[in-house]
Amino acid sequence: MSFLVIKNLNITNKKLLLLENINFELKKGEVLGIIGESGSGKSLLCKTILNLTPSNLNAKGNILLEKQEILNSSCNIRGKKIAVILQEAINAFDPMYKIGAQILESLEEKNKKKAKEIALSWLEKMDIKDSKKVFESYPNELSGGQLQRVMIAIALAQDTPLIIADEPTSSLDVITQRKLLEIFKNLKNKTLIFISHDLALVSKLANKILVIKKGKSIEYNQCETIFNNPQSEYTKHLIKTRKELSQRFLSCLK
Ligand SMILES: Nc1ncnc2c1ncn2[C@@H]1O[C@H](COP(=O)(O)OP(=O)(O)OP(=O)(O)O)[C@@H](O)[C@H]1O
Repeated sequence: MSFLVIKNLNITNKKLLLLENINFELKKGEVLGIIGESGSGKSLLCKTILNLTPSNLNAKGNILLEKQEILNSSCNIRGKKIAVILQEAINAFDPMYKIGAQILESLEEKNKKKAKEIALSWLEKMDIKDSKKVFESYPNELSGGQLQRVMIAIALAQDTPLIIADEPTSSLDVITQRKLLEIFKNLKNKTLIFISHDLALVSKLANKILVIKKGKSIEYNQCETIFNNPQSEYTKHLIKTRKELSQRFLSCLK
């Protein structure tokens, strides 16, 4: 049974089509990799699934999560059904509040002691060395990479059935990237949408791949097919040009 279904999704800005006829289906536990050049619409697609479509844009089509329509709906899914990891972690935190308070606020667990234990344990799994000190810090006291790891820890601690990770490794060093890859690979029964320009990483994680170019779905298939037998010229070009850039990361995984 499909866990998430995206059907005929179109996003327009006045008359300009930013996303055109996007379709995909994911079962529980499947990982979708979304690839495409900068500006192709990957983040916009994720924002729309999260019910965060910018107010100047118009989204039409269907987004069914466990058969429930969530597109343009008022249901509160973030942090409950869907956790999110964004590329610009600093924008996700309120500079006025300590990291710990913001983590506890985002968790469903209302027993504060238990919630803190869960949060600290995920911070430690994300290699935050002095997790208790980080818990008491303000966002501006942490580096970009630390904030990114905190954001990932929050998403994992939320324990939602769906995680959307938009360039989650952009501020991470290679060792932490590898750790995150292992954590994601070991997630049981969770569905993951993973956006990355790092095709080596995508190929290690995804079951299915959606290739987007200028808002259009160019190719959607099983991961092996996309990487071993791509059909479109654009996918071939993307894989060829990214392969060299990814070589360094691949050699670290060996
Ligand atoms: N609120 C908005 N109003 C108008 N256009 C927008 C808005 N948000 C995004 N766009 C446009 O939609 C297109 C897709 O943007 P998006 O951020 O989804 O790209 P992306 O594929 O995630 O790029 P990157 O890989 O650089 O993160 C871009 O042309 C962008 O300018």
